[in-house]
Amino acid sequence: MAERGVPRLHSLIAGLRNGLIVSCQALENEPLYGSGTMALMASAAEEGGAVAIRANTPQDIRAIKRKTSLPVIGLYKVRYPGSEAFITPTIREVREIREAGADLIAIDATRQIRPDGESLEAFVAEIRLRFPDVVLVADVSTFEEGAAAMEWGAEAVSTTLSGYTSYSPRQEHPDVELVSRLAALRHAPVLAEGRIWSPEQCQICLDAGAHAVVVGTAITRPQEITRRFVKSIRAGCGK
Ligand SMILES: CC(=O)N[C@H](C=O)[C@@H](O)[C@H](O)[C@H](O)COP(=O)(O)O
Repeated sequence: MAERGVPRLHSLIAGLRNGLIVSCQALENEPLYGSGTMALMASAAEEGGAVAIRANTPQDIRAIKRKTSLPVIGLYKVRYPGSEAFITPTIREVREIREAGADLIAIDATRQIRPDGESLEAFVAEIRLRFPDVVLVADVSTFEEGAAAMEWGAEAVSTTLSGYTSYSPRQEHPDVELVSRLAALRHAPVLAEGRIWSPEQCQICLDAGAHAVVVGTAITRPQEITRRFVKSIRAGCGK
């Protein structure tokens, strides 16, 4: 642990406690695509009291680090042929987002197929060898993956991919049960992430033992927020 800078790690993780992490992401096909926009989103999140930002791509991370003083959980979504894992799937993406200034790095820690058939264990070993100071967030989809991530030493585990692998339960709501089971292991901080749409759901996740909550779409994807309003109005819920 010493080589990872224990005091820095502790203050980084402690600073997230019971807080809201806002995921500011827009892919190329989304209306708000662009690093400038994501930096403005992050700035608004900071003004609103977010404790950290989760961001995709080196460009966005750089822009956000310039505009805010918040820690950034960086990731880099890249889809390699034949690979199911797409969140920071290889050492190349780890290097790039590290150089861009990510304070924590989120990786796919599921048992999905990885680029070139590399095992998760080999990938993590390479990260630790090349970048001993890196603080890793393991994005998982099941209890087994989360428990395994705690065993291999992930500094935090996030429920990001629950509902997004072929073998995890599809749900409309956040996977509170997964949060609760992983938190009960008391081995590494658990971030509740995925489909959180309300402050009440945030509280439920924190009560279930989450160290912090990550909210993306409900805050930073206005097209989806609009869609929910429209759907609700069309269903006559406004009457
Ligand atoms: C599955 C996947 O690719 N999740 C991504 C991970 O970084 C993001 O697209 C999500 O927005 C993020 O996890 C936050 O979740 P939600 O937007 O549901 O609050």
